[in-house]
Amino acid sequence: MSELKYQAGFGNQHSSEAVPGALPLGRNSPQRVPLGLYAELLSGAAFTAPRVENLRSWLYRRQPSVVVGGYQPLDHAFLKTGAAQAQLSPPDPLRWAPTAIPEQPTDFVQGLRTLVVNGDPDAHTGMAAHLYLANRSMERSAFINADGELLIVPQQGSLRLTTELGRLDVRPGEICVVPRGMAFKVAVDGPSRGYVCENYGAALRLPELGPIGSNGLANARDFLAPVACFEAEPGAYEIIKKFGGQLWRAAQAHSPFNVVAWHGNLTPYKYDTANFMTIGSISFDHPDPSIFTVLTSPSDTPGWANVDFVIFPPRWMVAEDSFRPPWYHRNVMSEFMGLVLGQYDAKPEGFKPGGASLHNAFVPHGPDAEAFAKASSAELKPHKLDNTLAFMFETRWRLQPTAFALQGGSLEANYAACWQGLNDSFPA
Ligand SMILES: O=C(O)Cc1cc(O)ccc1O
Ligand SMILES: [Fe+2]
Repeated sequence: MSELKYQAGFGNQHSSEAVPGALPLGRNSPQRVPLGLYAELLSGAAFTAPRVENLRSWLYRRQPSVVVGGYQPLDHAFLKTGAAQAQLSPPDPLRWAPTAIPEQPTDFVQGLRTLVVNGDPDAHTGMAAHLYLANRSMERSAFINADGELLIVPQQGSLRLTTELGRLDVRPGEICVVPRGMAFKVAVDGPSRGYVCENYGAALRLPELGPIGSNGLANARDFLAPVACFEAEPGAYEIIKKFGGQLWRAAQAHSPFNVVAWHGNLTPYKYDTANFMTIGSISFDHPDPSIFTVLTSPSDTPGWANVDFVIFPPRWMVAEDSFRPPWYHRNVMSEFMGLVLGQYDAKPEGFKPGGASLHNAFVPHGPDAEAFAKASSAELKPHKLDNTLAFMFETRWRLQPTAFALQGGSLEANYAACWQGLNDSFPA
């Protein structure tokens, strides 16, 4: 596949045209758009949202999105939405082994498997964590999620996303975000697995940096938006829409990827986690993991995120007289974790790439007995944690597992046993 072009910068007012002269200049909606195109506004924020949070793009397309047939419900046994469609969560730590990619033909949408959910998309609160398991590209089929924005974290296999605004290639180690309401399809290059955070709340953005200053963590210039690109082949399309916790399907006589030019700041984007500038302790103690926040979706209580996307990338550990892995803790926030590659320092053996864990509100967790023993006796010389990428979707609302999560076959029977070796060493 040819190398794609991108436009750099988080939240920029980008503009792009696939055909010279297609983009109107000086106004958004001229009486006649060049080349017979239709102007269409896609609003990802209320018109009156504050300027810094306002998200919208103008699309210039061969036919407007309203040219589509009627929608019929489409069943999906494993895709769940909001707390209402989940099960009661036991207050135990939960962990899932990697789920196998099916043998039968499965595309990205068919391969979605919801593990945990909270909130309610109609209240613009909460999130879902899904796995995707796919071995087939979406060809003449497009997906639109009206319930939430999608943060995609590939774990195995590279994806090519075709979106209304252009294409993105995303491989393990990179992530991408598709705005709520934007049509896209996913092509795979073989058996593919990864994680998806469906964010029902405020759009993801870069976290504030406070005393860190004006640089660091995920730098804005490393976020890449696509350039305009449209499909010229005639022929019908299936449009699948997630709308109110239900999939719907409609037929359309033409490709929805018919945008010849666009401008605006509501765009899909990708980010290579290798560009994340990590900050850590250069004296003592293990800092809070918020130093690894890539993107955050705030709730209406300052600091209490609807979702934080946090990564644990390769980094140096140098702290003196310190227990270097995460501390034992209980957290009002709920922590869903995945592993893209390598080992996670708190669970070096038990947590596998493609697996997942849930440490819900106030559920105690921390390094397993093996990690504790190693870290409490290791020589504290500078040590590089390398070939590793774990991540966390952290949310202020308790996450509830789905029936698939509890009964789908990947749930570990006795995850909590990994802490049973933490003996009482107090001198009697
Ligand atoms: O539970 C976890 O493994 C995630 C985590 C990592 C860390 O470095 C500190 C706290 C925390 O919750
Ligand atoms: Fe934790």
